[in-house]
Amino acid sequence: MTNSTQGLFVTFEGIDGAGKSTHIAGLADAFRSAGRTVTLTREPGGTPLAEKLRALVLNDPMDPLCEALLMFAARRHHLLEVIEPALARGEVVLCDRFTDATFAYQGYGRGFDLSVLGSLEQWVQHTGQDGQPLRQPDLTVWFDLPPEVAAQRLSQARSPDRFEALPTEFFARVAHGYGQRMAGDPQRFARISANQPVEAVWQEVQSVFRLRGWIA
Ligand SMILES: Nc1ncnc2c1ncn2[C@@H]1O[C@H](COP(=O)(O)OP(=O)(O)O)[C@@H](O)[C@H]1O
Ligand SMILES: Cc1cn([C@H]2C[C@H](O)[C@@H](COP(=O)(O)OP(=O)(O)O)O2)c(=O)[nH]c1=O
Repeated sequence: MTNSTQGLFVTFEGIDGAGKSTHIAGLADAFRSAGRTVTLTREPGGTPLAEKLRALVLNDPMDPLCEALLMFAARRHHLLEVIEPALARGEVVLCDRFTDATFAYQGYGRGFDLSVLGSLEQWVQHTGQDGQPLRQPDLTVWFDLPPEVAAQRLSQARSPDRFEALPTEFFARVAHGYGQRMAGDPQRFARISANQPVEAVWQEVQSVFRLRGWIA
């Protein structure tokens, strides 16, 4: 089981329709059954201000720099107001998307400069005193699904926002971006083969957390 005095920061990533939302609530229940307090949250969003930025960025046309800056502005507020306090209380923070999404979508998807995103990551995720390491997730669960399959699932599920309406080639670049992020920090990532029935994906997700002794 997890050390209940220590905060745990887990993020969930993947292209739109990869299946993240389907499994996050079940994981929250599994952590609660293990005696942990869970903060469930998402990006962009997670605070009233960041949710306003989310509504703008998901609906209003803008250039990739605006997009990236708004994502990081929302993230800074969310990190300081929600994530850091929850971790300081020793809670489990389950966050639907974080900085890997900005690299995958604005960087690899839109073609925005990755080194600028790297600088923004440094600025935004520095939360403590000098010498404190950058805040990064303890684990990032990547739902890897071919873009054509995700598009098929989404077409049956909901009307698209500004990102979900983009063509399959965009999501192929985003998926490649996630692969690159994982290659750059393999210890932090767990890759899930999301192209399986829901129950098989759920088994794979649970095994990632069981292996670490975090859930029963
Ligand atoms: N393994 C699966 N097989 C088939 N459909 C799935 C699977 N997982 C999720 N779905 C469906 O695909 C759609 C997108 O899933 P969702 O969890 O909302 O994805 P995300 O949160 O990653 O965008 C939903 O309609 C969901 O019910
Ligand atoms: C966090 C983040 C999300 N996004 C995009 C990805 C998604 O298309 C969208 C919202 O993500 P998400 O909440 O996963 O959408 P949904 O709940 O509809 O599945 O924002 C970025 O482009 N950059 C980012 O940094």
